[in-house]
Amino acid sequence: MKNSDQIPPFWVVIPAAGIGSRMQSVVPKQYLPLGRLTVLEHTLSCFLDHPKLLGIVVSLASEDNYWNSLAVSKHPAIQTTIGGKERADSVLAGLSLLAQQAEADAWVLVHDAARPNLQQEDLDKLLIVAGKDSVGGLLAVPARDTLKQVDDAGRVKTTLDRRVIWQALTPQMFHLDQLQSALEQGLKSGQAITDEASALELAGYSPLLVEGRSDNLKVTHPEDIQWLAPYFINL
Ligand SMILES: Nc1ccn([C@@H]2O[C@H](COP(=O)(O)OP(=O)(O)OP(=O)(O)O)[C@@H](O)[C@H]2O)c(=O)n1
Ligand SMILES: C[C@](O)(CO)[C@H](O)COP(=O)(O)O
Repeated sequence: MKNSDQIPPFWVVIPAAGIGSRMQSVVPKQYLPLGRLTVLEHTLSCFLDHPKLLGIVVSLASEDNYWNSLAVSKHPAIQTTIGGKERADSVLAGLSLLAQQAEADAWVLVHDAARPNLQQEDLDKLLIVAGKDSVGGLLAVPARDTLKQVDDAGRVKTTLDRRVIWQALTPQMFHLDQLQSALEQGLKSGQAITDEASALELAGYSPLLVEGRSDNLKVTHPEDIQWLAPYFINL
């Protein structure tokens, strides 16, 4: 790994407690096969060999019947906790467990269990660039297509200026104490908190956007597995 001295030590929280309703699969999408392993195993593999990893917390659904059957569930760097109703609740559950063992200002990366194609180059880029920032930041991709805002009738309300529109990915990297506090306040606000950065924004911070690969796809709909399959043929 190049520039390893520029990379700070970090913890990881993996929200993996979703039911994958949009996937319409019997098995929760994080446990669907992708090559020889499950989506979640591929997601974890990008972090587990990193020399600066301090540990991982995986937030699981209370009714999860799959995790313990995975060999990776025995990995010494991984702890688990029970997630919550929304993604943000599951992230907060992971942060609460970390708060009992990590430095208050430790760097924490939150990464969707459903994003198995994170590349080491993007992980290290985020760690180096956001790790030098006072607030932290997230991987994201600039909009490539023309973007339309829709009205209630399903017609174009306006065309957005795509020069200033980016699509948020994960990991999203923030200090443990700031992220935990921002999420707690954000959840109390009643506003939709669909990623960690939006909680920091609500708290008055402006996270840094770090350009990442557009193939860091989130498995959301059935076709997403097909898009990702070629990356995992022999893995
Ligand atoms: N209560 C929840 C909801 C989601 N997630 C996790 O957050 C990530 C991104 O969420 P999403 O893609 O929305 O997953 P699901 O909620 O499972 O999907 P859906 O919205 O289609 O039900 C996933 O890894 C999912 O497991 C979670 O840990 N806890
Ligand atoms: C966190 C995220 O992946 C950033 O794009 C996204 O907000 C998750 O949304 P989801 O509806 O919980 O999948």
